[in-house]
Amino acid sequence: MDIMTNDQFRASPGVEDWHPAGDGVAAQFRTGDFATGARLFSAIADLAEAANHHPDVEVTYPHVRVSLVTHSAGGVTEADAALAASISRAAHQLGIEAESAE
Ligand SMILES: C[C@H](O)[C@H](O)[C@H]1CNC2=NC(N)=NC(=O)C2=N1
Repeated sequence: MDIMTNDQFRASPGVEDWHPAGDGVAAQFRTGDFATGARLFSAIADLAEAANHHPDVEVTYPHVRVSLVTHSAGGVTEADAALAASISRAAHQLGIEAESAE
């Protein structure tokens, strides 16, 4: 799978929550409490398994931080853009908004 440029990634639908981070992209979601973070993580896990494409996820009390890269390509690909959009959609459906990472 071909690596996308940052502009190509930003042109993908539904990735407004996401920003470049190292070789990949990342988003931080303001969950407000750990139980909500666990629910978001569970939704992310289901999406990742369905896509066979897996993010790194950090669950803390107020936030869930997600980073995505296609390990086999060493950069951001369409698989990351698609999963990023589906993670954002799942977060929004849970009433969870993204924030800029501190
Ligand atoms: C064998 C399995 O399909 C591969 O290891 C998949 C699993 N999930 C993956 N996730 C991510 N982020 N990048 C990959 O290259 C990748 N490869």
